[in-house]
Amino acid sequence: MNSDTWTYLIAAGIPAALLVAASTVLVRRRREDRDDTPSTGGTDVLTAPEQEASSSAPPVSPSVGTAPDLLAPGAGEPGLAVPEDVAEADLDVQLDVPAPVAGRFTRLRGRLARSGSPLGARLLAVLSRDHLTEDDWDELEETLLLADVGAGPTGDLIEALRTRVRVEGLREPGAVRAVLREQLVALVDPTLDRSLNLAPGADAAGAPTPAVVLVVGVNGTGKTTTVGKLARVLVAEDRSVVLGAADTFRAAAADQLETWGSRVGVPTVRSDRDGADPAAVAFDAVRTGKASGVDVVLVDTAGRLQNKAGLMDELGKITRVITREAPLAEVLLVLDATTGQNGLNQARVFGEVAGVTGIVLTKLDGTAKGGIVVAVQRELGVPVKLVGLGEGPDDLAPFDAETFVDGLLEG
Ligand SMILES: Nc1nc2c(ncn2[C@@H]2O[C@H](COP(=O)(O)OP(=O)(O)OP(=O)(O)O)[C@@H](O)[C@H]2O)c(=O)[nH]1
Repeated sequence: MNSDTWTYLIAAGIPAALLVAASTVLVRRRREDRDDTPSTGGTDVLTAPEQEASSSAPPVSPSVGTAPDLLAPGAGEPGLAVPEDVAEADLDVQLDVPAPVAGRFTRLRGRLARSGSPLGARLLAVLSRDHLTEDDWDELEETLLLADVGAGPTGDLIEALRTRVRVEGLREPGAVRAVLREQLVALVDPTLDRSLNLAPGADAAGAPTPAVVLVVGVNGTGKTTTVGKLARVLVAEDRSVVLGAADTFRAAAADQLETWGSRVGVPTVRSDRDGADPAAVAFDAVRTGKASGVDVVLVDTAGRLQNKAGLMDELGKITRVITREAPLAEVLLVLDATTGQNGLNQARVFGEVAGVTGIVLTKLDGTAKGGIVVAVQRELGVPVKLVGLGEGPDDLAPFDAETFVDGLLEG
């Protein structure tokens, strides 16, 4: 074991040990709540002390109290602050019941078409004209490019449509629509595996580990919100979760995450100090999740895109530290669908730096440029797995090519 590892074990292990006890009870309580409604609720919020990667942390007592002790005001080891109101709130706060996940995209897909001038409607308007001229084909091409589909995929789609229209002599609107739908679905690619990998892992010693999901992306894209919404998705699917607030750059991010978690009884591992080492918090979160036997650990990050080297350093360190404890199951890149080419540039950088395994496209409710789905998949070679379709807590849906295209064509 090298000195780096010891540093993390000492610095992060102490609060983790305390949190493990508490979160084990909380996870168990969550399961009991599910089996035994009506629930007495419980905020199930955990706060961690500062978790700096420093060997100067106070020595830990092996006889640390159990979770109820930790939740009692003023109890616990030095530095482990659990506010009084948390313990009190535990008695009277009702947990949210997240909306079911199945069918969410279908329910929310109307929001795709509502914004701006919908892509599908514009394409259909041109394709339904009698005798398509070269100008019409140019207009189709421009429409696709303006919707951020990207030059390559646009060329492919125009080519495929031209062939079908010529060969089949399409005229009738229903037939035109069917062919457009077919071609758009092919472009979005229904064959990609869009499921989240949430299979448990194993550490170097062969011990079971939770599925660790690292969430990366530029600030403002909706990362923290997405982690919160995703926690609700997982809770709705009966999985136990621990959140890691490794976005230590923005002061309110940890509070925001904790609030999301507390609404569904999911504990958050955090540091109370701005600018704390995000890798130490991520490490703690994974240790806590691992020791308490939860299914999934979701780690939020800051991911400021100050420069590629800085980003590489920060995410590289987080990844290295996490993988000492557990393999990464997913690295999800959160992209704001309204940012067009800028979003694609971000995707490129994160793709190189972070080994992205899936994309979450947020704010699809706020743009007519749904074509970004196609462009970003081509750019990174990884599928869009989830989409954000609003600011509501359950406005995150698993992505599906056919539902998406139907949403575009509904407009
Ligand atoms: N309309 C809409 N708004 C969204 C969606 N997802 C996130 N937002 C909003 O985007 C804003 C930024 O979200 P955050 O989660 O704070 O963004 P972040 O990437 O974590 O930002 P930092 O913590 O600064 O890194 C918030 O106002 C969210 O409500 C979405 O799918 N649709």
